[in-house]
Amino acid sequence: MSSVTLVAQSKLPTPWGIFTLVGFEEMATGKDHAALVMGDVTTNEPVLARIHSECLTGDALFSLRCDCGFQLQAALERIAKQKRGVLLYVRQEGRGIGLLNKIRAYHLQDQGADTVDANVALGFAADLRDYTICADMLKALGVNQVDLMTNNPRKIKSLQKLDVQVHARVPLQEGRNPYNNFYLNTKAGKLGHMLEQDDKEA
Ligand SMILES: Nc1nc2c(ncn2[C@@H]2O[C@H](COP(=O)(O)OP(=O)(O)OP(=O)(O)O)[C@@H](O)[C@H]2O)c(=O)[nH]1
Ligand SMILES: [Zn+2]
Repeated sequence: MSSVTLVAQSKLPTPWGIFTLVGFEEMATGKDHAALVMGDVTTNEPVLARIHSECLTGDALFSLRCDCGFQLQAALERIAKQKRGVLLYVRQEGRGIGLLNKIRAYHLQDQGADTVDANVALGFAADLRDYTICADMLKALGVNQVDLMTNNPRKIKSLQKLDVQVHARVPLQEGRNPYNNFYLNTKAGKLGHMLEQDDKEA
């Protein structure tokens, strides 16, 4: 049985083009999740796809602490350019620990901890995300295989375990700046993200 139900859909005009906005409900939690779809994603050619974990601070509040907002915009731009693709906007704020714990983690990072140590100090694993709902959302949208925009090899492995066919990885390196440089280097060093390292830690 699917872990999500497709509830409603509408048009969503953006600066880069008109997407279809698809709303899902997660059965186990009642949480809502969204997908932005452009073009026919049900054919057999790989679909350019982004699985984006919610980051209120980066996506909506212009934070420079991370790269999320930049990745979100770049992914939508790239999909619109190809006139075909899907972005899942998954409500897994803070890699699954939620907004308030992410702010607690940021407070520890303000005092010198890195993003992984801060999670651990709060009693969480570095990354709590489970991608089952993503696999089910892709299935509900009729997507057969994806070209996945990500730098995170664990995301690809988790999806493959859930029978999502990842045809290729498309790098998505966006928005490095003095405030997220250390964070991005930590992701590369401790979480295995495939990011070009930058020695100039601000
Ligand atoms: N706990 C915690 N979560 C963070 C922090 N910075 C960003 N996030 C969350 O991390 C999630 C994004 O994950 P990332 O590790 O940046 O990237 P990814 O999705 O694993 O990999 P990409 O596909 O390459 O972007 C979002 O849910 C953000 O809210 C942080 O310092 N601590
Ligand atoms: Zn972020």
